[in-house]
Amino acid sequence: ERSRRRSIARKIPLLPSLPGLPFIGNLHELGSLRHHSLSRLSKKHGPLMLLHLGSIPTLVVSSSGFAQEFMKTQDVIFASRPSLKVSRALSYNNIDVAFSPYGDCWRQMRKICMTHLLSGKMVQSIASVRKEEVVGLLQRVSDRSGSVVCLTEMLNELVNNVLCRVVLGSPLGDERRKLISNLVQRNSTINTVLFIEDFFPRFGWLDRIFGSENKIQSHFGAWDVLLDEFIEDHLTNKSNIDRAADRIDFIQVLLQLQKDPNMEFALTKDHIKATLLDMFAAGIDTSFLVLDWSMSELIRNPRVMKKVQDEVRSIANGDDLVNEEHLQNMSYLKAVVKEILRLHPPIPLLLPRESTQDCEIAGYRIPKKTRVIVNAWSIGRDEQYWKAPEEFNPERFMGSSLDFKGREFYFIPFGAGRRICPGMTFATAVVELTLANLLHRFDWSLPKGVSVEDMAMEESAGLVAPRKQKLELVPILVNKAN
Ligand code: HEM
Repeated sequence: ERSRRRSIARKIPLLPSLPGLPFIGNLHELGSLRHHSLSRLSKKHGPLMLLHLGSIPTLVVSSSGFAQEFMKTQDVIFASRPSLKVSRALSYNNIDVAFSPYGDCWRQMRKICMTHLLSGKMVQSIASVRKEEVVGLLQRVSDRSGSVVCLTEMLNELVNNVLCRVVLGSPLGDERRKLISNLVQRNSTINTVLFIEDFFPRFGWLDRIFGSENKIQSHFGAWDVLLDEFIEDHLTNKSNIDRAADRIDFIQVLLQLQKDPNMEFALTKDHIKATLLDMFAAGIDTSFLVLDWSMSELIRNPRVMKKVQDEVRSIANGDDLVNEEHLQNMSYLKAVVKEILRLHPPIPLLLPRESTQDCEIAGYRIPKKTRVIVNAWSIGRDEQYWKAPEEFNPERFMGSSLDFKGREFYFIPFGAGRRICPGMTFATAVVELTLANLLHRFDWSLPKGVSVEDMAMEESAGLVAPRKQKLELVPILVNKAN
């Protein structure tokens, strides 16, 4: 192995980096919507670019072919994550799933996610939670039938409620729910720096953006107190709201695994808290954004709206609620969700990867500890694979087996390879059920005086790509529940 590496080092040239400015390298070229500016840069410099973001060499991948090279052919070398101050602060020193380096800790935590928390079986077993929360949402929207509702907030609340109930086994009071929602939003703001962090120590940007490092610590402290309380409530069983006896929840599963002698290493309370924080942080913003963008695109595209409503209403065929069995046959609805994930991938640059050894790609030597960013947003709009890529056209997925499970590298909203999102099934179950029911029960229009042309579709900057403007629509109740 060592001699292989030596021979790579001897013979193969390094990938030339893009010219940059002293100290900051290419940071000035990033802009606030990084997936857009990196996409523009790649049109000029090609699908594999070596940038220097501050002093960190960062490879930016913008083609399906190279994505496959990094996330399949050489996935094992690029399956680690950089260790960043921000991620360390929010993941109990990288002992969670999302930020832990490739190794034993990640393997065990990932296994816990895949086989216990986010497995197909678990997703099925919480069908009643999804249903109850969707019914709650439909009721809240019904109460406002004919008037303007802030759908963005309602959708956020729905996904937040589902996550809280699945994690804790019981609904949360208003105060704690709001706290979680605020903490999750603040996580996203803080994570904005994931790709450029090393720059901060020198120029104090961290302080300028967030006030001070102490603020990150106190933000993390607020999470820590809350998660401690949740676990304590469980242990002393004094959760203030009834927990259905037949319903398992994440905290319970994790506390049980603590006693499991087959674990490769003992789960500490910090491992449990880090995992719970991951679930809240990774699960809420992402799934709710798919719903928010779906409703936005559907309002802008009445043809698609009518077609998907026709499908949903004919399959639900007079039933009050669309259920998960109905969803199986809603191929157009599923195509709508895929098209949203293509045009608006919630995490447009995925999560950063880092190489754990030297390797060779495209005739160049890629040294160990190179950071890699994959621009899934740009790849989803590559004309080589997508006809009229800017158009919202769910038909492109009809009659095709193309899905988002990381097999086709021109469509990777959930990433691919060893680090692919373990929450895919969990997320799509919530998204499809909610969307189908909103379309089944209501007709939707823009507020009076607002035209489709007035609708702002900009994104705001961050690790995730939410709408810049909240989505306000008018629901009209059409299918009354009996
Ligand atoms: C539509 C919704 C979602 C999208 C688009 C999404 C997308 C992603 C992406 C792009 C990654 C990084 C993959 C990579 O590095 O290749 C990721 C990782 C992850 N996601 Fe999701 N996600 C979603 C929902 C969820 C949900 C609901 C959960 C859990 C409740 C979740 C938990 C995670 C975790 C734990 C990781 C880290 C995996 C690892 O590093 O091994 N995600 N997700």
